[in-house]
Amino acid sequence: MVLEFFKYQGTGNDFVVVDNRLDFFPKDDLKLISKLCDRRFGIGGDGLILLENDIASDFRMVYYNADGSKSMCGNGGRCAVAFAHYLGIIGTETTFNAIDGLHFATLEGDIVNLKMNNVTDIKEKPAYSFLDTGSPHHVQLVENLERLNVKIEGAKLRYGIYGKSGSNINFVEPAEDQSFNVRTYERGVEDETLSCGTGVTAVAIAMHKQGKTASNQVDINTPGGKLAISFEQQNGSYTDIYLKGPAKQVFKGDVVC
Ligand SMILES: N[C@H](CCC[C@H](N)C(=O)O)C(=O)O
Repeated sequence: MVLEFFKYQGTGNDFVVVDNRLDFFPKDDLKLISKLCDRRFGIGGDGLILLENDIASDFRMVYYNADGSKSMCGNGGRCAVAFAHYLGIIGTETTFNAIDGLHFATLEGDIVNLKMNNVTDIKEKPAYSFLDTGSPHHVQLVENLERLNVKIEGAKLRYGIYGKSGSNINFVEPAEDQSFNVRTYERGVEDETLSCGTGVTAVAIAMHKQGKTASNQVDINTPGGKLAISFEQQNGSYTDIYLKGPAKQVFKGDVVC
């Protein structure tokens, strides 16, 4: 099969993107998905996104981590919106379907502002917080973030605390300008990624919940770039949560598989 693909990145979180509106892609072939995401034997990517038709919305985003496991993906959702605009499916706003339900988004140039699902359940432990922003996230304040071995320390927590189902692990430190620096170990990639959209969303909410910021607009600095999170908070529930940042097409091509 010759597969036409597009490569997108959202603050360095990168994806193989396929227009699967004709529903031809072999979705059960997890070995193929992993191979396409392999950075040596394939195209390379943190994950693979299929854009499909959907009866209830403008399109459906099906997201696979590099290991073939499925989840919601914030940066991937932003890239899927940019791709739908490129294909002419949408104008500058949309509602699309994902594994965690419907998402509204707007597009201005290459900046996509994606509405995330509400968060009501935040588990607070002495050393970390745990919450689900479309995918599960462990949020832990650290010192000397830039010197941390995220792959090793992230794996310890991902397997040590969360076992087979796992969790994404976000290490965070406050920055001078009321923003936060974040580095993330991603479940399903089993390595550090340059940014994680659902991860930085979880960090912003956890930092607000812990009183580390009083603002409902939080900038997060990741190795791949800056993301802006905004939200409303009533009685411990977080609503109207938006994840805003760039989503760019890097290249396109055909691959024989
Ligand atoms: N690795 C995550 C999914 C992708 C999350 C990340 N790429 C994002 O932007 O949200 C998980 O399995 O829960």
